[in-house]
Amino acid sequence: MSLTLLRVASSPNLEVSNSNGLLDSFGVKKLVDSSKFLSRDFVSIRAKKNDKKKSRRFCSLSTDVKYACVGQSGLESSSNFPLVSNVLASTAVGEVAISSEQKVYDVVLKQASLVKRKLSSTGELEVKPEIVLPGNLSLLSEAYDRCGEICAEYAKTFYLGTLLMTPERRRAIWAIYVWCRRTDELVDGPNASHITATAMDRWESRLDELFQGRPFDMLDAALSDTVAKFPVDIQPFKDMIEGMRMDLKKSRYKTFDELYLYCYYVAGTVGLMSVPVMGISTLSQAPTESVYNAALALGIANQLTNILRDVGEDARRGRVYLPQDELALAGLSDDDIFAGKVTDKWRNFMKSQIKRARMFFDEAEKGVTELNEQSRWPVWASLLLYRQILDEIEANDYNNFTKRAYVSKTKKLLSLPLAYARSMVPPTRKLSHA
Ligand SMILES: CC(C)=CCC/C(C)=C/CC/C(C)=C/CC/C(C)=C/[C@@H]1[C@@H](COP(=O)(O)OP(=O)(O)O)[C@]1(C)CC/C=C(\C)CC/C=C(\C)CCC=C(C)C
Repeated sequence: MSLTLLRVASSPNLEVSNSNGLLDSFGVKKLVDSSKFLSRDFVSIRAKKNDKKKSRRFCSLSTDVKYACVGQSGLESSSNFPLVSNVLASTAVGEVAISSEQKVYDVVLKQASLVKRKLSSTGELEVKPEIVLPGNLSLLSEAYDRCGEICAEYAKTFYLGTLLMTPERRRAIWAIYVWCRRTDELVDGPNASHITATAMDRWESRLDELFQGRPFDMLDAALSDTVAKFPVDIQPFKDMIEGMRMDLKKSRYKTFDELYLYCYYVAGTVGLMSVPVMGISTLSQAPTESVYNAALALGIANQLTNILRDVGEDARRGRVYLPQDELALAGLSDDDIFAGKVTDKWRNFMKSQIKRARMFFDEAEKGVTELNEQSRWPVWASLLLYRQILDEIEANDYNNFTKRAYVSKTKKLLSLPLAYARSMVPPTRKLSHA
């Protein structure tokens, strides 16, 4: 989504903090009594100017799609590109290395089967009713309201889109949104320099606890309730934390396979977390895995777009989120990126990267229609808005070193009715053979 785009205006960053400072919230205090974790001011999220960071029929994007676009002239030039087998790549010592895509696909299958199991036992995804304990209900709804407020503040259009969803779904999406944003803030927020591996481990323990019904604070309590009600697996959440760990350690990506894994960790995971809540249309006849693949593809497409938009900004932080082997193949190196000159080599390289990102968007589009009707609009809106950033990079003549590609408010507003029209299209029914 453009989380930014959906913010419509350029958005501030969030800092996860509590009254005792950021690190306390991950560390020393382990569990707190319920009145404390639900207290509104125990954890606050405050705004700050954003420092932007950043399927074989598998993720339905086959190796061909992932790699074929990276030659000089597009699809036909895959032969001069280092093709990493999607399925299994043999290493020099004869061991079998599993590609990132395969690793990710295993998570997709697990998440899809979780939802399928639920569906086959109940017919429809049944949302468990709230456990009503005197006093707790209002605290829980306060926790969800706070998540909604945060969402409204930082992703306004997206927030408006969630209002079309049922109250249970909308609140659950807010809770997931807030957890993702707080996780991202650990490595991308103002306190990022204080974040250690131990702090990340503590954040992960907190996640384990909240999945077991023992939330640490009020925002965790909302997510704890969400994961108890919807068939959401913990793996994508853990994987997002893994992606943030990766971001702390790594500033270069040798191949697209490595970059793909990073994109899955920090963004593809969001798709996998969201689908069980958004729901799949009762009219959909698509295999559940294919909907998850599309969700994964949207996360990857968004992250690739984010990376392409922020090349200059990331370089100024010493980071290059571009496959080193593809840069070399295009006759480019880190030095060219730090120099920030738009040359023909750079333009050609960017063309191939944009083409790949668009392929992931195309793949994602196939799945949006399969979602529950009330969930489609925010997803279409986010897809159309973020996708347009790629057009803007082109319009800037590929100068992503000193110009930030952004979609104007007018274009954003014009996209919203289009997103609405697309969200009205029902899933295509399979032709029945008499
Ligand atoms: C409707 C909708 C889009 C729902 C998702 C709501 C949700 C839970 C969002 C959480 C996003 C978040 C805070 C992620 C943390 C990591 C991160 C920052 C990822 C980057 C997002 C852009 O964020 P940022 O604010 O930094 O952007 P700007 O720099 O300001 O532009 C990412 C690039 C990726 C976010 C990934 C998604 C939103 C995945 C969306 C996929 C789905 C909702 C699945 C849809 C289903 C089908 C079948 C297609």
